[in-house]
Amino acid sequence: MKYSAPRDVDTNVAAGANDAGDGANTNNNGNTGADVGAGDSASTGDNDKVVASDDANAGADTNDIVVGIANVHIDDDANDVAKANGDVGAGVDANTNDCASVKSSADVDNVNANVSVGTNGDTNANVGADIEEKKLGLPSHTDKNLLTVLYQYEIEGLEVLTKDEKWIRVKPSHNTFVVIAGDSLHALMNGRLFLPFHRVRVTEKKKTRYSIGLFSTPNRDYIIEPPKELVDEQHPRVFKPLTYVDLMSFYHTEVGRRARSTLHAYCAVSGA
Ligand SMILES: O=C(O)CCC(=O)C(=O)O
Ligand SMILES: [Fe+2]
Repeated sequence: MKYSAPRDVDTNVAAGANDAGDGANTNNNGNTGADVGAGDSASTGDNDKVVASDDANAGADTNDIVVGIANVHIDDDANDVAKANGDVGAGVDANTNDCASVKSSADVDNVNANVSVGTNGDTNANVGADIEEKKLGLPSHTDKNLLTVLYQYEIEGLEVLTKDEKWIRVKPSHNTFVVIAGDSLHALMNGRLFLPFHRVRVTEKKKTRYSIGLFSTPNRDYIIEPPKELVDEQHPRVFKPLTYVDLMSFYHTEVGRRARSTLHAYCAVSGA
């Protein structure tokens, strides 16, 4: 999400371009959103049904928990209410049954306290620091939080890198949300949930693109480490324990910003 700088920031710089994935919590990516607060829910609509499709998961390893991104389609005449309430268990359950054991862990139930919502508007101009970046609304990145729910309003731009390294463009649709796993959830799942790189590339020259994001983040002091059920001989520990706050602090260092993957640069177990 991006793109128009917040009112108090130099408008020639895309404030969001280097701060992707922070959500509104850090308030430095141009989001105009506010924290919804612990335990709050953002319903996607009354009496709507959420259907997760796995189109974006081509090439996923079936031994792992595969779904790092889902298209969530709201079907007007169904009865389930979809909640994007930042509950890790709920978010993961929607994607795969493999996570039932994870949900049963008391620790995991406590991960999440904050859900923030951001809205963004963007024109195609003045985005990014160099020419290549100008073609992009937002460079390739992973979100740092747990789960992001994205909605594009009419103008497309969101692209997601699949496991077989192909960029797919997500078409906006009035009843489709995209759910993206972030670094924190990837670490919590011991790397067994696909962590999708994504970017925004705005090609529409004349119109402003708007998107809205719902960012769930872990409690600031919560130590993110996988439940024992997700660590075994075939799946050794991939990341050292971390907190979201420390990950974000690292991200704001020069090394952190340069790293292709903030999470891996910060706390990957060597040799894993
Ligand atoms: O605007 C979008 O569709 C995506 C934004 C995004 O990736 C982010 O804010 O992290
Ligand atoms: Fe993102």
